[in-house]
Amino acid sequence: MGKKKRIILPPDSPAWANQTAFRIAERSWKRRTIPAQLRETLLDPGGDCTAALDSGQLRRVDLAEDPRKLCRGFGANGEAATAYAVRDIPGLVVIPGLFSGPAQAGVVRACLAEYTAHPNVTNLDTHWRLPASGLWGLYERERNGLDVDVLEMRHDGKVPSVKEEGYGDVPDQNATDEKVRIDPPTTATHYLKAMTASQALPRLRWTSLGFQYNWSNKTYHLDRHAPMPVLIDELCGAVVAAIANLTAYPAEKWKSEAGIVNFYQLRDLLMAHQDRSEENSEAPLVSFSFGNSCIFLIGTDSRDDIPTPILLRSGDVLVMHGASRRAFHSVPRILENTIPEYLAPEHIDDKEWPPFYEYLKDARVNVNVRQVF
Ligand SMILES: O=C(O)CCC(=O)C(=O)O
Ligand SMILES: [Fe+2]
Repeated sequence: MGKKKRIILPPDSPAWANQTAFRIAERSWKRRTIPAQLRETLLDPGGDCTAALDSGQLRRVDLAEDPRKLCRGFGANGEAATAYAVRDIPGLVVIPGLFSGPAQAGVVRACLAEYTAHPNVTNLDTHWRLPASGLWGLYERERNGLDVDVLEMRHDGKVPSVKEEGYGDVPDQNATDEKVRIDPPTTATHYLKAMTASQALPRLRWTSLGFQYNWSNKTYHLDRHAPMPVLIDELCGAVVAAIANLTAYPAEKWKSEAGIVNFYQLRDLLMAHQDRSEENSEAPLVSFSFGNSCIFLIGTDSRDDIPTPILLRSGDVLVMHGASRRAFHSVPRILENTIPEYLAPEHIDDKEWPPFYEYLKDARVNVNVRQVF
């Protein structure tokens, strides 16, 4: 099969008509080669951001306390935590590099090996019979040549639709800049009746923590509640307390009630959406990034406003509160080969880490936690 020719739309192309400002930005950022002009507009709080500080696009803000002092789970890091506010996105706070390497490894391990187990529900559970202990144990056994169990499809012969399996996104039929596969990338294999754990792992898209999320009607299952992992709760509590001076949301009121762990393969993207399923919009939303960096776009509560592009790196923490809590945001692009060198197995003193690293080097893991009520 011949490779699809890439067509880059000129800025004055009529094909841009009827596209929202957000959609245009998303399309531009998801290109494999990001034009230099666009790249210059990227805010990089975890890298060189002197120009953005000089222009006032980013502003250093004081934290009430260093979150690492409030929770050991972030790991020991030499420098004091720095936090930034983004001029055009009121209420957005980025604390880059808050996690140490070993602490990042600990959270990623838990996301893959623990949080995908029963009673947490993953995207795979909809159509595949997973063991109650989750996918990872099965994957490791297969990886170590012990046995190859197959996961069976729940509904014999029923072909799941993309919408059911994924984030609720549909493939972008009109993508003209490049053929980008949207979640899940391997639709053809849904026709399989069974698959092995190593086939299933790249198809893992999300797992839910706390109140389980119903993707079809975008509400929480109040009768289905998995315990919020203690580690995640402690990390979030520390972040909320550390930024209480900025949000005016007291740490005592915070409850980590629901969370989503997003697993992105390099070609995955998460399209523009607002997180509106939570009754409580006063409480901040806390989000952690691990693995490869991504382009994170965030705008206002209208798709007609041009979003601000932010580079999120492994170990960064992002908080959405105030106006930004209900703003449209998306992840149009995961940047390949951007996993930090310090996460390589030789730098992590954990003999169980290599298979997790192998997974993470072609992935991004995001944990985001909300208070629902
Ligand atoms: O992956 C991210 O950084 C964002 C995820 C997100 O927006 C969501 O799960 O609602
Ligand atoms: Fe979101």
